[in-house]
Amino acid sequence: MWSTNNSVNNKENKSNQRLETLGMTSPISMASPKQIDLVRTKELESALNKFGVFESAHELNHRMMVLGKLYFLVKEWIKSVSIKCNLPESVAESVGGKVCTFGSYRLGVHSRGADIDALCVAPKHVSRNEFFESFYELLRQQSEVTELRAVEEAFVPVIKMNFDGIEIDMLFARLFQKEIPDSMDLQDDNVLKNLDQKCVRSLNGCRVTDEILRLVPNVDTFRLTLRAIKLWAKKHGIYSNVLGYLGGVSWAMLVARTCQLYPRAASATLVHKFFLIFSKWQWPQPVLLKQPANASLGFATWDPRVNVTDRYHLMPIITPAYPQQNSTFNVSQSTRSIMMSEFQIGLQITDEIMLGKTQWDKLFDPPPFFTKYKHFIILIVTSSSAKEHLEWTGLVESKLRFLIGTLERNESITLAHINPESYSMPESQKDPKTQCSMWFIGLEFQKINELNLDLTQDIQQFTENVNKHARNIHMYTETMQLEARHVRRKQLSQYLPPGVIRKERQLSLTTVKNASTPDSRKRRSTDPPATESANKKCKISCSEVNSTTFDESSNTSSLVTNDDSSNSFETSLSNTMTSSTVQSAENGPTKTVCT
Ligand SMILES: Nc1ncnc2c1ncn2[C@@H]1O[C@H](COP(=O)(O)OP(=O)(O)OP(=O)(O)O)[C@@H](O)[C@H]1O
Ligand SMILES: [Mg+2]
Ligand SMILES: [Mg+2]
Repeated sequence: MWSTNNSVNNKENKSNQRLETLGMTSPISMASPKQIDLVRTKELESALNKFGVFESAHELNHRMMVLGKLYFLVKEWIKSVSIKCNLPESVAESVGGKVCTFGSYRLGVHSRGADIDALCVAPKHVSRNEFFESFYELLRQQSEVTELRAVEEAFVPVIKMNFDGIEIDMLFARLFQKEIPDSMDLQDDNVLKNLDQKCVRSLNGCRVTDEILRLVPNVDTFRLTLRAIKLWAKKHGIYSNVLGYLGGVSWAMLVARTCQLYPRAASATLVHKFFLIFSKWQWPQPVLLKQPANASLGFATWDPRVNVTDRYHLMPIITPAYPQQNSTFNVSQSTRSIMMSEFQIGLQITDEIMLGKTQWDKLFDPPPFFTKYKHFIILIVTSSSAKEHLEWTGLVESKLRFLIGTLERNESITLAHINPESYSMPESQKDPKTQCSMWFIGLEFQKINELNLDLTQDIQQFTENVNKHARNIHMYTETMQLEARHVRRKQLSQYLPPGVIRKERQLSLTTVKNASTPDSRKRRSTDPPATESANKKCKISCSEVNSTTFDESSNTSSLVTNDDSSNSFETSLSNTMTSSTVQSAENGPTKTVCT
């Protein structure tokens, strides 16, 4: 009897030890879920189900089939390149090569319609040029492949395509090895030896994803929690790395950190604790999933002690695989303040949910955007064909954060809020031969009596820069246009489907914090024409300028669950990092950095 108990205890101790060593600190609470937490988790699961978050078995099988075909194509291509390199056929047969997935599909949290991120790993005689030439050509010949485009000059070069209905982002890395067996372990830092930066960056996605999965105490609860947070972030318009919010991997790391701090908690509790932790996080304290390692291979890592630019990152969330990077370098003052407010609101809602006062659906209601601001800049992107439009909108989107940066630097503007959702210009409003999309930026101004603001030059500068870049990469055609208009809230109805603003208004009457229904932002093209002429000069004059701000009232949440009240959050937070204070020569004020 004693020995049985003892062995059970030993097992438990071992598992506790494993849990305790995951992350930079010991957990805040080791409490197991109570019955009510399991009930709330079931409710969460069925709420997510309603939003089509989970794919059916049929859809999952289709993805497997697509990946199988890609794998086959990669093998064939590597063989043919090997023969071109004068390797004997028998050797060409055995050099291998593999396709690894990463991103949300690999994490097991992809929703319907999400892309598959894949990496093609090739032996050393297969060059990157071959990938962008002969492999691209092979893909072009496949009847299932549409929307094929190579983004060779990107920070992480990629071939994008739609393969039989599934979006694919395909990266390339060649290792310094003659053969790539299927069993090759990419987690070993030594695979990075002798590789160029582009290969290291491309390998990073797989290495980071696998490391995240290794660093969470319970993969299933991590997945369900992350699905909930991803849906919430999308519905609340704060899911986009390129626009300065957070992308999939950053959300995954925030959820993983929460899981480390509450290793046994159920997903419902973890969603609640997520908001609790990150509404109080002392940015720019970095979020780390483990002590950064230095494999001494000479690759640049995120380290504010060494790199001055890293000291200016506002919301560092550091990837866990060497060479560790900040995944959120696009975050700006505006996007961070928008996200922080959303964390606060998320906390209030999940407080209510956990108390049974409201349902999970409320967490996924989009907040008001069009009724929140009085002034907007609309960016109108036009081109002449669907193919051109895909490239042109992609380029404009990748540059939009620079316009937000310029607006932020304007002393009269306190907030420039970019809505990541782009809307189609109403059919009746545009030349039927053109494709036309719009992005909306909500503006908040200093509280002053009179405001005369001329943004014409800033916007002109932005459009010129985007056009110049398009010319430099040989994308530009005469039919690609980019225009900015300043509109007041009352003019929005000329650009948006009538339902959008009406729904926001109706819902804001019933609740202060959530003001539109989940489908209110869908694109429609049955809108009335915009009758007023465009405000080509972006001059804003007004006498009453400011609009609503978020309610930042304090919450009543408890950070520590029942059994573990001795481990206070403050202790945990200060333990999360050993921090030191350094003086930044550039701007004077002190900054807290990772040591
Ligand atoms: N800013 C970044 N920093 C580091 N890695 C990144 C960054 N953006 C993308 N990646 C890598 O590329 C992967 C795929 O990116 P992607 O934008 O497809 O997001 P995702 O996590 O797959 O979520 P989604 O479901 O939106 O596709 C990420 O999981 C990550 O490994
Ligand atoms: Mg993805
Ligand atoms: Mg992707």
